Amino acid sequence: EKVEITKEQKALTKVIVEAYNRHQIPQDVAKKLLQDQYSVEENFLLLTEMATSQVQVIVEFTKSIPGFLSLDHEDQIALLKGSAVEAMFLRSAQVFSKKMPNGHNGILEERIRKSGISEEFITPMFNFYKSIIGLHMSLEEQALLTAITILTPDRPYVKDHQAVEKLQEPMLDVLRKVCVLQHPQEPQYFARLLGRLTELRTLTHYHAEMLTSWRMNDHKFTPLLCEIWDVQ
Ligand SMILES: CC(C)c1onc(-c2c(Cl)cccc2Cl)c1COc1ccc2cc(-c3cccc(C(=O)O)c3)sc2c1
Repeated sequence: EKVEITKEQKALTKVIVEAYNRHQIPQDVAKKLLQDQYSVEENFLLLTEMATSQVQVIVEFTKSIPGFLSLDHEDQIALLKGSAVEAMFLRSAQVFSKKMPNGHNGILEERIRKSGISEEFITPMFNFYKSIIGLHMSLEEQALLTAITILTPDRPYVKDHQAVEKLQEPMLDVLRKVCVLQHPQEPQYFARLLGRLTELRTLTHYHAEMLTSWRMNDHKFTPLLCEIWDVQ
């Protein structure tokens, strides 16, 4: 059947894509990845700085999602805490798939592989990255999928599930249509995208264990990361 994106859906997509483009890690922060120390300690510190900057970016992006600031304030916090790691996996995956002009992706991979993360987490992490790269997502799909991940109603401590569903559903509807229009040869593309969200949940579980093992080796995080990840 002919898939039509309505005027409202076009407007919603425009708002989400503009917010996604507007909020990015500042270039001077991203450029730090290129400095030439590659010790485990140095990599951990750099990745901590990247993650801290990325959380700030995600908070600003989330505040631009129509309706988000009208949600219950405690639910706003619960959604951000529950989705931050997944949004950062999506974002760092785009860095790999975008083949950053200044060669970040090779360097970023090397720093992640040598930052004190045990092999049991590195394997699923890079399998996820490979699967995202293989999807060749458009900017609209990346932005909408990030908003959909943040607006997941069944995060821990969310009280008003319905209010979050009401924001997430229109995003899912327009993402489904965007997928059909941008990947006409792949009718299952939308389903594959949603499958990535399921994989993201398992990565969040691994990430909690990564944090524990870093802390056991007395690694310090920034106040913002401690707050969003309930550590220290
Ligand atoms: C505290 C720290 C050690 C940590 O703990 N877990 C993770 C993590 C790891 Cl390993 C993997 C996935 C998710 C998490 Cl959360 C991290 C590092 O997380 C990040 C998070 C976001 C970004 C964005 C980047 C990036 C680079 C260049 C350009 C851009 C750009 O957007 O232009 C972005 S790097 C980067 C590193």
